[in-house]
Amino acid sequence: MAVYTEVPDDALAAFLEGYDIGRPVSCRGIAEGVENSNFLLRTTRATFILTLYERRVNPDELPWFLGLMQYLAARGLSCPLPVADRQGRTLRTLSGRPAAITTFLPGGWSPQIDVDRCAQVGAAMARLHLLGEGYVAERPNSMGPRAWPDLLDACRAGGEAVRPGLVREIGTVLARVLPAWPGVGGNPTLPRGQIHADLFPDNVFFRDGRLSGMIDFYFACTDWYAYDLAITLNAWCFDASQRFLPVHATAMVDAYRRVRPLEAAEDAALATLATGAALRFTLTRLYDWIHTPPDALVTRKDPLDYAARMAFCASRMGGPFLP
Ligand SMILES: Nc1ncnc2c1ncn2[C@@H]1O[C@H](COP(=O)(O)OP(=O)(O)O)[C@@H](O)[C@H]1O
Ligand SMILES: N[C@@H](CCOP(=O)(O)O)C(=O)O
Repeated sequence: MAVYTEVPDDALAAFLEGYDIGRPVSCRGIAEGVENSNFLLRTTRATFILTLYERRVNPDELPWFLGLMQYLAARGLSCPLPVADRQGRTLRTLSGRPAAITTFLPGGWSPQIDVDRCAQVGAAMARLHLLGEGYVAERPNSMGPRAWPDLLDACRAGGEAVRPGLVREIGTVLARVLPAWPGVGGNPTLPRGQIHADLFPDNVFFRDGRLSGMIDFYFACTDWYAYDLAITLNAWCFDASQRFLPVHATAMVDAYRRVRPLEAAEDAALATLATGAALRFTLTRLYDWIHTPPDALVTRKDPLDYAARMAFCASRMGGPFLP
């Protein structure tokens, strides 16, 4: 469960007076998510999501995230739309935390991952990339390659207890990935723009088997489009035993290509990008595994699942990622 900050009823009522969205009927913490405190807020008018920003979100960057969601929603992407208060502000403060209200997206995430859903996610991601093109403000990827060495250092002491040899294994992959990264040294750069960067199954909603929207844009950033594809391939195209699912992956990439064709350099970089993507989530999961207090109201995610994916992706470096 991810509710880090409680919201007393009187504070909520005072907060909502600043909006024209009706009076509160109920507000309950949502038992999913990792990063922020989320509440399902019902008012006399409609249902909303109330988010209090915690942990990895830099408050100074919140206008960028909220602006991106507004921009994409206005262009037809099904994503949460930040709700403005009576003074036109989408970012407020509640219980001492930065807070925002967004529209509620119907549907729900699907634990069932099949080839068709992978294809739908690939197409939707490509649409997101194209729709984001006019949003010119850039946000560097705070979880990109420059962040990885420090994250690894912060995991050195506790990482060995998670699995002996894990820290060394991550360090070896890191040493291969960093010099191979697009744009580093003489490596070609790739097409770039606004990416979601966390398009995991729990951030994609389906309704009657059709993709109905995507949520959780708080890792979104300006980076290689193909890196988003790599993150999403890793998140969707492995089974519970961490075996790669080539048919799922091919369906996702083919559907992506039909909306936004990939350049040859993007295809060539995919294995490196997938290795970096798996490394990034291995590191953040390992960091959280080590540093989250045992009584925290959050379900930690297993870093070893991602370490296995990282090893697979690294074995593909230097060659094609897809069969
Ligand atoms: N706009 C939304 N519409 C419907 N449900 C939402 C919305 N935003 C968040 N949720 C619900 O809250 C949960 C956690 O949201 P998420 O943004 O993934 O949290 P976190 O940033 O903490 O990881 C989601 O799994 C979903 O159930
Ligand atoms: N998707 C990341 C963790 C971030 O959590 P989310 O609930 O915001 O998607 C992971 O699986 O490690």
